Amino acid sequence: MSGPRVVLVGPMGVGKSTVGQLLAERLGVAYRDTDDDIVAEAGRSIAEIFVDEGEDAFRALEKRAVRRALTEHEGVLALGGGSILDADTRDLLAGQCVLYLAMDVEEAVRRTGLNTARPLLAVNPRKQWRELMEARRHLYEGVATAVVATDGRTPEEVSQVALDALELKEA
Ligand SMILES: Nc1ncnc2c1ncn2[C@@H]1O[C@H](COP(=O)(O)OP(=O)(O)OP(=O)(O)O)[C@@H](O)[C@H]1O
Ligand SMILES: O=C(O)C1=C[C@@H](O)[C@@H](O)[C@H](O)C1
Ligand SMILES: [Mg+2]
Repeated sequence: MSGPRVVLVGPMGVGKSTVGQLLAERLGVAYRDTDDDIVAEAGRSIAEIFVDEGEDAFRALEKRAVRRALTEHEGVLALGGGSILDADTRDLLAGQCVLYLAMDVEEAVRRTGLNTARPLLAVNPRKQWRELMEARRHLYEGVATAVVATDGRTPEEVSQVALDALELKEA
């Protein structure tokens, strides 16, 4: 089946961009991120889209961006943290090489802090993150070919564990 070499899923701040770019380098392919595609197309930040149009409108843009990237991109692709909420998107991920990057709540708070660029974590990030993960954990696990815990590992270590888990060879 054609499609990206690796699709990265996981919650905000888990390291999809950092590890995704490392994996792309090591595999000798390009890196792409659907959040960046949405921002480029809309000409606004994700926080602005949430505020101006609401989450539902953002999810509609996201669904389209993910479908397009899964068709067009053959390298490493990071999906927005909430893209797996959509059942059609989860169907599209069946048969793809999907890496779920995981972490616990304390690590999440350390990494994302109070960064307002992530609108879903803008208020009480620890509680918000727990609730998001309760709703999403099984969805991430359901689409995953492999799950890699990122806690206590450097991005380089995470990328090595991921290559091993997915049985991918470096370029
Ligand atoms: N394995 C790691 N150990 C420690 N810090 C990390 C690790 N991976 C990423 N980070 C740091 O955590 C923060 C979030 O990483 P990154 O932006 O790659 O996550 P993301 O999943 O792409 O988040 P987003 O939801 O914004 O797309 C960054 O400051 C990054 O440097
Ligand atoms: O987990 C989420 O719902 C989100 C994650 C980010 O990647 C962005 O797509 C946006 O901030 C929403
Ligand atoms: Mg990212």
